[in-house]
Amino acid sequence: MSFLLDWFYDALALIGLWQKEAKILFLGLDNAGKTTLLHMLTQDVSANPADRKIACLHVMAPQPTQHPTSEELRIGRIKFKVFDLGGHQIARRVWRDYYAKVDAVVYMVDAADRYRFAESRKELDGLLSDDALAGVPFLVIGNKIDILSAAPEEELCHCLGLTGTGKGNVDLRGTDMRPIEVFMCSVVRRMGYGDGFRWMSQYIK
Ligand SMILES: Nc1nc2c(ncn2[C@@H]2O[C@H](COP(=O)(O)OP(=O)(O)OP(=O)(O)O)[C@@H](O)[C@H]2O)c(=O)[nH]1
Ligand SMILES: [Mg+2]
Repeated sequence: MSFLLDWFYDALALIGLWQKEAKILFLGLDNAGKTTLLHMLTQDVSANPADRKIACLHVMAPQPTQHPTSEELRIGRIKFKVFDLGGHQIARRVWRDYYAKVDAVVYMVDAADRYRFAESRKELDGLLSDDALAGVPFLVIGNKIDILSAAPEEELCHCLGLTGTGKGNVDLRGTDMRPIEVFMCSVVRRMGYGDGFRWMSQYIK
């Protein structure tokens, strides 16, 4: 079935329809799961299903990201160039260098690490108030819900000071509201992030 979809999107791309290109930043504190998500997405959208490595179905433990990396992937009709930036204190200093022409930000939070919610909120507030990112859609991912003690969506939203923008059911056209929404997920269980990316895709012009 998925090869039919691939063929369909390839055909549309060939005739120049339905093709968008987007620059996406993966931001968030260290240990949130950004690199793990990027690996999963790379596997999920691999053009040839035979290339999907069984190894990636297992829980991966990547090293903390020291240097920004980027990957190109395609989800539906959108080609993404994703930049995975390290989340530890020193790595955060280079986030600003990547703000130019960003189409969306994926901001990841470890939902099981309540001790760091305040720190995560501070960084998120900094991004949301940065003029260079004004109006840019934010997909906030509450990751690691496979951990029993992880905060539920309402608690995470409260701690991050977010109220959401209607999960795509609210028409934001003609308003000055920035699309921002929280989606809970478990990257290692491949749960939840697909809905988040579908939500985000509709706001990429
Ligand atoms: N339980 C659980 N662990 C996860 C999940 N996603 C990622 N992890 C783990 O969280 C740890 C950090 O993941 P990374 O992807 O390296 O985090 P990062 O956000 O890229 O961190 P930096 O590169 O330091 O900014 C790793 O041990 C992952 O295996 C998840 O959905 N559930
Ligand atoms: Mg990383």
